[in-house]
Amino acid sequence: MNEKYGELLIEGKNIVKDFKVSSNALKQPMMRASNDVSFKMYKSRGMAVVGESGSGKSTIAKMIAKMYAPTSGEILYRGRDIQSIKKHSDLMKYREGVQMVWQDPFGSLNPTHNIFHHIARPLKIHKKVTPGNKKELEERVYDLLEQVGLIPPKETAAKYPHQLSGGQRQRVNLARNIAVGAEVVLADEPTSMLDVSIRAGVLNLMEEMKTEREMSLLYITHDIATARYIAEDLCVMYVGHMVEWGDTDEIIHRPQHPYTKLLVSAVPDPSKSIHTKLEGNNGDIPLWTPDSLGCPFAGRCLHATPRCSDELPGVTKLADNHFVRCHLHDQ
Ligand SMILES: Nc1ncnc2c1ncn2[C@@H]1O[C@H](COP(=O)(O)OP(=O)(O)OP(=O)(O)O)[C@@H](O)[C@H]1O
Repeated sequence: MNEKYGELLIEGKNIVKDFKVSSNALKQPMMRASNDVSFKMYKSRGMAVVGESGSGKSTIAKMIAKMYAPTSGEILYRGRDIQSIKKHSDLMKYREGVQMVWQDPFGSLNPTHNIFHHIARPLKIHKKVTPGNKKELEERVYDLLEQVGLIPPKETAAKYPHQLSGGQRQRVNLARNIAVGAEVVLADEPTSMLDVSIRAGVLNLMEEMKTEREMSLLYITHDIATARYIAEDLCVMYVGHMVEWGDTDEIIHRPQHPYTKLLVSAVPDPSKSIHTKLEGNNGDIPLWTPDSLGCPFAGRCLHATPRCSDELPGVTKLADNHFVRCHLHDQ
């Protein structure tokens, strides 16, 4: 991923994130959920993060959202380390610019308030409308609902979250991102709880937000097929490590890491995803700790050599926008 892609909004630099897993000092007290993770997110461009459960996808989004601080490394927003953002007004600005969309669209909405309230609130908090101007607020809310395909907007605004379908609720969440003028949207499996029949509509809307509103999109998914549809860049994660990343089509058509090959071959049918542990491997998913050595995939890799268990592979550049971490490629 390089500068030719335009305006750089978010940059992750060698991010490490350790979590405490046990208070028992005799046990290994920490696990490493992210290890040396680096990426760049550009305006009007999507980056999909793909991997099995527990690979560290959500941890990356939560660090960008400032819900967790990295143990080491940096996350820059327009060149500024987000850990240095502390002043209330700066934090508000950051939260305005960088927004999260969750897997469960119902969980992000308050069942006791109608849809009007849900859109009006961020508009008021982030001062996107003139205080006290009810007419302007109403027009803005209805306009936003229309923009995300919730029509007729007046009727939708009067409804409560339980009166909408999952897809409609996710559209309300996306309308809130648009309302505050987000330039980065972090979407953590935004369609996995929706009926298959309505997923495409929500993905289309996110694609529009990316292209027409020039948002930068982080799209976390188990589903490599939808990654291809919505994101130019793809990052394949395994046990907290980026194992292969770069151009989405290139990686899907010519996967180079044994784990990516397994992922791609496991999804011959684009309508299937990889929610479960993959078949056809020969080992367990390891618990990674700060003391772990080698390649995290070594125990499952059919090509592993003794070196793979001892030494974490470095990064090999295969093409302008295609990178892999694998000893098969670094000789
Ligand atoms: N707050 C936390 N405290 C301790 N461990 C955590 C915490 N958050 C995440 N982890 C651990 O970090 C690892 C990565 O979790 P993460 O949720 O980022 O994975 P994921 O790839 O998003 O998984 P899923 O697809 O199931 O959401 C897991 O082993 C998880 O148990």
